[in-house]
Amino acid sequence: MTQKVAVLGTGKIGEALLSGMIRAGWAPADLLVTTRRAERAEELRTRYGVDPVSNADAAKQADTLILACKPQDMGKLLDELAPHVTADRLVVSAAAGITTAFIEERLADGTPVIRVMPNTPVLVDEGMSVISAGSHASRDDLTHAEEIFGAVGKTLRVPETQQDACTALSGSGPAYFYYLVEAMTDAGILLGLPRDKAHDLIVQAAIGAAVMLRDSGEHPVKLRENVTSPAGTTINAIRELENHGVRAALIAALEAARDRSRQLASGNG
Ligand SMILES: NC(=O)C1=CN([C@@H]2O[C@H](COP(=O)(O)OP(=O)(O)OC[C@H]3O[C@@H](n4cnc5c(N)ncnc54)[C@H](OP(=O)(O)O)[C@@H]3O)[C@@H](O)[C@H]2O)C=CC1
Ligand SMILES: O=C(O)[C@@H]1CCC=N1
Repeated sequence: MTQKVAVLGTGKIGEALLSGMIRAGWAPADLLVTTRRAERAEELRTRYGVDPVSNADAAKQADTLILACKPQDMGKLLDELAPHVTADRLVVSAAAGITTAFIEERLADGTPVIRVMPNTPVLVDEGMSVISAGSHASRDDLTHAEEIFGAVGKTLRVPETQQDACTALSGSGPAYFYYLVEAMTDAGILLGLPRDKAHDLIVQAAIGAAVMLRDSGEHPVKLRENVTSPAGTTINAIRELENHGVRAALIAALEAARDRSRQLASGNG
């Protein structure tokens, strides 16, 4: 039997996931989207050939409902969905902070709910999606969620208690790397390089470093040591990073992101 999947709240992450599912072979006819604004719905129809529907129709027609609105909009979306979601649907939430219990409380008894934290590299099939089951989700439900998110990158199952930490690490993670690239490009400007060249150099260094981190099997400390020659250039830079407390800043930054994810659990912002 064909399984229909609906993305409810198809903004940045919803569209990234939708495009990945289509790249992975899902037929647009089996995919439904919902949006708040009509012009956004038309944009998605033109771009992907998918059917925009109302939230109520998505709940009636799709077997799997992926909730991808902002955490602050989740209460309202669930109020709209509740009368139409039967317990044979699988509900998957990609919203930061929102717990499976928050969703279960607002839907029919026994509705299976899964919480997922993806990240924007799903756009290039290099996503990281962290998955936790709610109290009614079965092994098959988890496998189904992994099929969907596994089509656009890696997946990892964690206990839900670790979701806020994972949100801070991998959900928000790409933003930290973009921030570093931005800052290092500025450094290139200070050192007298044209912006486009500085950008290209840093991006390629980032790609090379990322592939080595993934494929070499070496610990990051060892990889960094291999770059750091005695009395060389790199150690001078590292000393400045340590002097400026960059490691402590990163630890504090991720702790702040984790804390914000916890705050969002109320759905009130
Ligand atoms: N961006 C990211 O990197 C990641 C985001 N997330 C999570 O994904 C969720 C969405 O984030 P993001 O894509 O960045 O945000 P966006 O604002 O881009 O997308 C949210 C979308 O939901 C729509 N929406 C809101 N309420 C409703 C409703 N009642 N019915 C239908 N559509 C609705 C909005 O419509 P409109 O545009 O008309 O307001 C908007 O298009 C958040 O919960 C976030 O925590 C998770 C991982 C990574
Ligand atoms: O910033 C946010 O709240 C979302 C969740 C993880 C990444 N972006």
